[in-house]
Amino acid sequence: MPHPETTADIDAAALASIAERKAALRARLLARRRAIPAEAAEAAARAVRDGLMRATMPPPGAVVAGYWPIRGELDPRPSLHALAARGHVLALPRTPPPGAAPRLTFHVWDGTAGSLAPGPFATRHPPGTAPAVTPDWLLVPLVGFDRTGARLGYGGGYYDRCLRPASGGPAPVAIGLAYACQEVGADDGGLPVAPHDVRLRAIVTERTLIQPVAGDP
Ligand SMILES: Nc1nc2c(c(=O)[nH]1)N(C=O)[C@@H](CNc1ccc(C(=O)N[C@@H](CCC(=O)O)C(=O)O)cc1)CN2
Ligand SMILES: Nc1ncnc2c1ncn2[C@@H]1O[C@H](COP(=O)(O)OP(=O)(O)OP(=O)(O)O)[C@@H](O)[C@H]1O
Repeated sequence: MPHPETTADIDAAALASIAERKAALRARLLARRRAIPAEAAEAAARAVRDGLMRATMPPPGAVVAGYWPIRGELDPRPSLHALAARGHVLALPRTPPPGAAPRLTFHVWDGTAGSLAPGPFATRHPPGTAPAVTPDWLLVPLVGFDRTGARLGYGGGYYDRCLRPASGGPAPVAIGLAYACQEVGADDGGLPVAPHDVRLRAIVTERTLIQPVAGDP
């Protein structure tokens, strides 16, 4: 039998090609984000807050997790402060040390910078003593996104893992926050999607609210 090819071989090759395309897109999209001037970034963070508050509200009592912005990410703090003012409990992820399993845990956050400790990869996170919570809603940082709700992060697979909880509990509602320039258009072929990738319920940018239709490929 010449060149027997198993399904596993084909899958491995396809996965490698997806990872390669993601890496190339990541470099392009990160460069675009780095070029955004500070005032434009601040205005965008406020516009995202306004868009989020107008269009997609978590149900009363929902615990909402955000992130502490790094590497020029869209600043979610105006959004998080507005949600706290509406009575939502806020949470932030704690990042495990490099080399440990890439599992995020979420802990209550009082919304102040002073209560945070330095974490891996220049993140800041609540101390391990902060009460752990299971967020109902997650505001997710993005390197890139497309109109189907596919997302691209730094490549660690951290968010993909927590958007699909292993425990069988309900998955959190994931809302991506991003600059409009982080969109990968259909003319670029959209974002490559691997089987582990979990789609976003909505993406809020300074220009638009994108709500992919459930069931879209
Ligand atoms: N603001 C924010 N917080 C977050 C994330 C995030 O994407 N953004 N995470 C999302 O997962 C988790 C932390 N995971 C991260 C994984 C990689 C890198 C990163 O910058 N990687 C660099 C290498 C940095 C280094 O090695 O020192 C890179 O990929 O080039 C950052 C955060 C939880 N907290
Ligand atoms: N649920 C999962 N189970 C097993 N492996 C996973 C899972 N999610 C992601 N991975 C692995 O993690 C690696 C990075 O995935 P990917 O490139 O999609 O990360 P990302 O979405 O860019 O990053 P992040 O989720 O940290 O923002 C891949 O090698 C992938 O195989």
